[in-house]
Amino acid sequence: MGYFSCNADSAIATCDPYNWDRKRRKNNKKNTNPIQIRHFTYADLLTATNYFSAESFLGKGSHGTVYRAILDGGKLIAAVKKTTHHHQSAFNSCSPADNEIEVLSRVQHPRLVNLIGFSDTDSNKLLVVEYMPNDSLYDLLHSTTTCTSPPGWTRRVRFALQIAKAVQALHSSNPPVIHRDIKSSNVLIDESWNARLGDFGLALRGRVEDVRVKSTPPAGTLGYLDPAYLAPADLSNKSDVFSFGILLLEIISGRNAIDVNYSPPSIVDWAVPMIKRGHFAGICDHRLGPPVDPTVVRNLAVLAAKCVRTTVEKRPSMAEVVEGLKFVRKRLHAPIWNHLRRRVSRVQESHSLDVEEEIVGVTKAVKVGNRRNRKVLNVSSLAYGSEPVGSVAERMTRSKSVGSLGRRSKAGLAVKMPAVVKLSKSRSTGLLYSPQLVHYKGKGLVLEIGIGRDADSQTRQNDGQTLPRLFLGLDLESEKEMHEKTRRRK
Ligand SMILES: Nc1ncnc2c1ncn2[C@@H]1O[C@H](COP(=O)(O)OP(=O)(O)OP(=O)(O)O)[C@@H](O)[C@H]1O
Repeated sequence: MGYFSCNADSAIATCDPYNWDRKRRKNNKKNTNPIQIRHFTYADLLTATNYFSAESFLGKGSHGTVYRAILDGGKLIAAVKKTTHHHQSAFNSCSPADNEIEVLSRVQHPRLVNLIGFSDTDSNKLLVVEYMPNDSLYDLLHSTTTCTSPPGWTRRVRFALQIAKAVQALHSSNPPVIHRDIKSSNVLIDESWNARLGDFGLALRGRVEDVRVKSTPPAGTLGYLDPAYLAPADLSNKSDVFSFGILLLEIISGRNAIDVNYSPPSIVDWAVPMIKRGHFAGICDHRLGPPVDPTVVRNLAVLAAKCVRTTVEKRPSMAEVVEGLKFVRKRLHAPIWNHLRRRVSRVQESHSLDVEEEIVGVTKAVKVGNRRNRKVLNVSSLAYGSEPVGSVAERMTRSKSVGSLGRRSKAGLAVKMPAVVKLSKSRSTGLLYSPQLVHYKGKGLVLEIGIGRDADSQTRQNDGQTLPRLFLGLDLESEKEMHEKTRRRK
């Protein structure tokens, strides 16, 4: 590429095809701050890595070896990637190292393994990137050493969201960057235990209609590679979404993308049928205890299944994936609601699950509320974090009447209101839209929620025990009477 012979910034600017177009260059200059990329001499890096000693060795990838480097008199610890040969293809004049420099010198983000600088010699191209001291996500998920326990659900959701944000940042940069090699071994963990996306050797910067993007042959890692990406023209952001979906399935299950110890060995063929059947426990990492809130796994699994859909157009964008994961994170951090939801989801398990509908993205309109307030809830817009339409938990989540429960009863359930809840019609119609009763059996209490008057007995039989019964009801009839009385009084 010929840009190593002069100053890094101007050289990269010259070789970037985006700078060949004057109009674009003008616009780009307005929007971006130049990223300061340092140029190191080979001697600097030799000293910094103690002559690429075994003690500095961090790992080996398909394009070279990585060493730990101590720079700036000990003030900066970095990782030096040493590529042993200029791996160039007939289609792409860039080696992976050139490519990584080209992409990372234009995109920086806190969730990426950012470029610090580079150095080149006749035989070696050296990349200096941020040092990640806590291994890769692959190591964390698949490590067999007993001293490290696998990450818990909170950490897994956090990692998934951080990676999703990194990919979203790439897709929304100008011009967009498609990573093409999203996988757990390319996710490194920094000193604050944040996930960072690295290895931009295969990344493509440009729009899908650009000649360079259109003429670059498909590439990626088997098991993560989008099956719809068969020719250069098939490339889109959604190929990254597919790979992210595989990574998400790996995060949930703790199994490899391709693993012959499982039947079927492909994670998609193994997980998606179970997700469609609503058998979420089947895909959970068996080394972890049951998740705090089973709906967390359900939402993660449905989101992953959407990302790996065969039809490219039906896959969500990375921005939607980020929103979905933020929703899951919220559920993880809602302790009181989780308590109730956990109980309700047990009831829900007895209902047939229709997750298939959610995954194939059938758009089903559910009309809620009166004519003026009618909300049309689109199943696909509820997608992340929603329960299957009509499921008990969905109704519970939306129920403001349950949300008004405040204090804790002896039975450990928050209770503050009389047995029949008076709600104004406009608030309630969108909440409980089925007269069907929702039952909850707590330790010392049976809670029933439904529409109608409470004319039932105040106890319930549960496993041979007589338990006090609490009925939270939306009594539309008494509501009507009340309105009538007020009107007459006026
Ligand atoms: N910035 C870094 N900080 C610390 N260790 C790193 C860093 N980058 C890479 N490593 C280590 O070096 C190993 C090799 O990394 P590299 O990116 O070259 O290959 P890979 O991603 O493992 O495989 P492939 O090249 O096939 O994608 C990694 O597994 C990791 O352990």
